[in-house]
This record gives sequence, C-alpha cells and structure tokens, in this order.
Amino acid sequence: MFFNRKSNKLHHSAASALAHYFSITEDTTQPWVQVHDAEITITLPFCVMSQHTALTGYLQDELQHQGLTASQITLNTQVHSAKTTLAPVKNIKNIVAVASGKGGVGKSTTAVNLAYALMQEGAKVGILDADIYGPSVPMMLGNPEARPQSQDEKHMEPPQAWGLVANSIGYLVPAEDAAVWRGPMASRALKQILDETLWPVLDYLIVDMPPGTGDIQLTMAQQVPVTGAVIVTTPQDMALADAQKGITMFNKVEVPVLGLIENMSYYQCTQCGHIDPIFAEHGGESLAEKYQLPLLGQLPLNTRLREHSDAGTPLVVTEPDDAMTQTYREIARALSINLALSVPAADASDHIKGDPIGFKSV
Ligand SMILES: Nc1ncnc2c1ncn2[C@@H]1O[C@H](COP(=O)(O)OP(=O)(O)OP(=O)(O)O)[C@@H](O)[C@H]1O
Repeated sequence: MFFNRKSNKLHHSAASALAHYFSITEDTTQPWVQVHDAEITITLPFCVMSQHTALTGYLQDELQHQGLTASQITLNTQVHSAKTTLAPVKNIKNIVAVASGKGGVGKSTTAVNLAYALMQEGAKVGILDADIYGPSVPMMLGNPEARPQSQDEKHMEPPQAWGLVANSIGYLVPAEDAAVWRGPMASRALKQILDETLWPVLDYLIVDMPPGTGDIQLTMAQQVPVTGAVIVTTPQDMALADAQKGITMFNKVEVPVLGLIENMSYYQCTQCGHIDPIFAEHGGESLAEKYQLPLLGQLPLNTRLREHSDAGTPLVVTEPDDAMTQTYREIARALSINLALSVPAADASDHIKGDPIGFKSV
C-alpha cells in the first residue's frame, strides 16, 4: 500500500515534470512513465538523445523539490509508426518527405544533414533520393560509385554511408537515362525503389523529393505513405511563393506539413563578421505564421556547408561540434517531437519485420 502510494506520487510528479519540460499536457506524458519500486523508466516517443542528461537532471530536481527521490531514472526512446492512409512500407515507421517548391534552395543538402542529425539524436534513419531527374544524394554521401547489391535479383541491399542507409536512382541508372523519363515512369521508378529496397527497421526514412509542385511531385506524394512533409525554402519572395504551392500540394493529399526550414537565411562574412541577409529577411517566419506551421530552424549561407556537400563529407557527420550541426540537431529534435505529438500512432506489428541486412545503427 505504502509502496503503491509512493509509486503513484513518483509517477504523477515525473509525468508533470515531463509535461512542463516539453510544454505539453500531462495527459500526453502519463503513458511515457513507468514506476517500479522507486525506479522510474521513461519511454519517449521521439529522439532527443542529446537532451537526456539535462532532462534526467531536471526530473531529479523537480522530484527533490517535492520531497521525492527516485532510486534510478532511465530514459528510453521508442518511435511509433504513424498512421497513414496508404499501406506502410515494410520496416519503415515514418516516411518524412523533404520538399521545396523551388529548385536549388538546398533541399538535398538539408535532407542529408537532417538525416544524420536525426541519427545523432538516437534515431534509426535511411534516406531515399526521389529526385529522379537530378539525384544528388550519392554525391553528397560520398559514395556515387556504390551499387545496391541483390541476392535474389528482386530486392536491393541499400548502400550505407556513415551508418545511413540510402537508395537513389543515381546508384541504379546513368543520369542521362533517368533524365528523359516521363512523369508516370519516374513515379513508378520511385515506388519500385521504395518497395524493393531491403530497408532495415527505420524510425524515419527521409525522402528527398524532386523540386517543384507539378504532376510528378503530386503523384509521388499520393503513391508513397508519407507521414509528414518538411518544406525547405529561402527567405526570398520567389522561393516563398513556391513553398506555398508545396504546402498546398501536401494539404491536397492530406499529408501533414510538419514544419518549414529556412535555408540561406543570411551570409556572415568570415573576415569581419558582418551579417548580410542576401535573400531578404523574415520570409520563413512570415510564411510559418501565415500557415500556422513551426519554423523548425534557419541555416546560413555558408561556404563550408557547400564544400562538405561537394566533397561527399556531410557537415553534420564530419563537423559534429560546428554551430550549423547544432542547428541541424535542433531541427531534428523539433521535427521528431512534432511528428510524435501531431500524427497519431498506428499498430506496427504487421509491417515491422526485423533487419534483413547487416545494418549497424550508430
Ligand atoms: N546553406 C547553404 N550554404 C551554402 N551552400 C548551400 C547551402 N545550401 C545549399 N547549398 C548549395 O547550393 C546548391 C544547391 O543545393 P541542393 O542541391 O541541396 O539544392 P536542391 O534544392 O536540392 O536543388 P535541386 O532543385 O537541384 O534538387 C548546392 O551546391 C549546395 O551545396
């Protein structure tokens, strides 16, 4: 009886502290907490590994203020499979489309670095390059010569780069062949790559969408069981106008837009530190406000980011302490939290089958 009362108090206080920490309701956090004797186990439905130490400290302090002590606080992560209208893809819990209305705004750069940032926050992540007409992911991952292997001539083992599993039309056919495909063929190819790749169990598959909001993009968004979309834009009026078309497109196919990322927000001179908003200011903020969407983060125009992409050494992996890496990780945490809290979870037992390849999550 005494133990039960103490457990209940610990349970309630931990749930309340979590609610406060993440600015959400206690109803949401209650199911995350389990108490056994005086041991608290918290299972978060999102990936925020870099915050675990701070969060544990915060929980300890909050309990102490209430005269409570936990013998141990353990934090785990269990990302849910989200509910989608289309049938899920085997082993993939969530598909996140990274899209842009306008070309050249840094969508692929963002998709690649975001994928690694999610991994650093504790997620199991893959990337699918759906940019059929201009696949740049293989170059950005530094493995353009890689080819998916097949044991049965039906399924592909995806290449891996620094622990990230990836597939791309760029690994499969010469660029000039894909460039002349018509829309239906391009979307069929994407669906085929998605379904025939031996994906290990992934919390998130990042899909680098082709730029634009035409028929091809619409068909792709309709054929793939996308959990949510992230729109990349620059602050420039022209890019913002196209980003709005992207938001409208995802609304049309009932895919929730999880947030905006503003890229090339400003340039900071490496010599004098002067900040120049080359593509105008506040564009991302006003777009986010207009559509009531979170602005997940803002990245500067930076030579090193471009150099790392060109060299196939993604910045987030090779410069883990860089300020831009920290921004990508903030974006990754915000995205993971937003997805877990805004998209209802589904029963995953039918499609999560276990790792078919020697996949090492890092
Ligand atoms: N924040 C940034 N700072 C500097 N260079 C950047 C930044 N973001 C992207 N780039 C560079 O801009 C170019 C276009 O980026 P990227 O290929 O990611 O854009 P995209 O929107 O995917 O393009 P596409 O429309 O061709 O698919 C690349 O050379 C990339 O390295």
